[in-house]
Order: sequence, then structure tokens, then C-alpha cells
Amino acid sequence: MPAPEIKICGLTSPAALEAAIAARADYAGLVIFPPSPRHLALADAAALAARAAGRIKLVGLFVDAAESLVAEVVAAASLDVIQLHGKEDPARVAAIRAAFGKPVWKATAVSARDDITRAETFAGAADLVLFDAKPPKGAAMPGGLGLVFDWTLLAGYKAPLPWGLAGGLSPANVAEAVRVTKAPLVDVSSGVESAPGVKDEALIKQFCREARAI
Ligand SMILES: O=C(O)c1ccccc1NCC(=O)[C@H](O)[C@H](O)COP(=O)(O)O
Repeated sequence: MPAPEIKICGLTSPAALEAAIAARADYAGLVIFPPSPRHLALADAAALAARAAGRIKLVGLFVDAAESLVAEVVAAASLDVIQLHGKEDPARVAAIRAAFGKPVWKATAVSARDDITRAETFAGAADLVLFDAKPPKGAAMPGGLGLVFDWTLLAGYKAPLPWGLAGGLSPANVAEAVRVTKAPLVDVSSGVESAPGVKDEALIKQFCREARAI
């Protein structure tokens, strides 16, 4: 089994970005969602993107965002991938993909097997579906919460489209998560932080090492 691709999400500083690049992560995630402690203003996203250019692929993360906001960020930060982490339906995902001509990843909340089956409705609309833990009712954010779901729901999963695993991953559990699910991509945010929105460079390095330790 090949090692999974790795996305470090919610980078907010040049030091964290450099740590992700040094650890050979495949993707750097920039969160554009004001309620998040990882939210980046346009100028900050553009500055990180300029530093990242050609060194790591950039994923811009949006939550039920207006197309005009996505357009602003795509223009300022030349994203490689657009990640939609809200309640976007397959038609909305397909429209964003057509509008920007970039790969679109759709995050989907999982707490039971049905959630995984339902995610398959994004085949043909999204380029990848990202399984993340379902947030509790009333949560202020739909992701980046450090919550794990039952990985055995994905054991032996035969997917109709590319997929990735997120939700409560950390250096301590990512090797086990990959062993159980055989995820082709893993995505982490709070598990490599010392405080919400503050990435820890040593944890980024450890996470990448453990994700490949299969
Ligand atoms: O990270 C955020 O602040 C965030 C805010 C709103 C929607 C999604 C968000 N993060 C999405 C990610 O890609 C995370 O990596 C994923 O949800 C897993 O987060 P975590 O459980 O903290 O590793």
C-alpha cells in the first residue's frame, strides 16, 4: 500500500508553512472562514501563497462561500484546489468546479455508514470527497474541531471517487487510522497545534513521519 498524501490544514504563519514543506506534506490548507481561529485575510493568504508557490500545493478552504469570495481568493492566492466544507450540494460543487476550472474537494460529515453512502452523490461533481467527523449540533465550525469518527466505517471501502480522511488525526493516531482505513490522503489541523490556530512545527514533522510509517 502506498503512503497516503498529506494535507496540513489551517496554516497561518510562514514558519508553519515552511515546516509543512520541510516535512514533504503534499498540500497546505488555507482557511477562509472568519469564525475560524485559522481564518486568513486576503492579504495574508496571498503572502503565504507567494511563499508556497511551486513548493507545495495550496488548498483554499471555504464554507458556503459566495462565488465572488472564492474568485477573490483564487486570484490573490493562485490556489491549486478549492475545498468546500459547508452544506454545498452536488450542483453547487459542480458549478464551482466549472466556474474556476480547478479541482474541487468536498468535505462531508460522518457519524454513520449512511453518511459515507450519501457522499457518493458527489461523484462526477467533486474531484475528491473528504470524510470528516460530524460536528456536534450548534458547533460554531463544521471542521477543525479535533473530533474522530469510527474509522472502521471506511475499512475495505470501495470508493467511486478519490477520497481522504480527516477528523481528530494527530501524530499519535494517524498510523493506526491509515492502517484501518487505507486512506489515500490524510488531513490534519488541530492535531498539529499547540493552541487553536497555532501550528506546532515539531508536531507537523511528527505527523508526516507517522502518516508514512505503514
Ligand atoms: O480548520 C478550521 O478552522 C476549519 C473551519 C471551518 C471548516 C473547516 C475547517 N477545517 C477543515 C479541515 O480541513 C480540517 O483539517 C479537518 O476538518 C480536520 O480538522 P481536525 O479535526 O482539527 O484535524
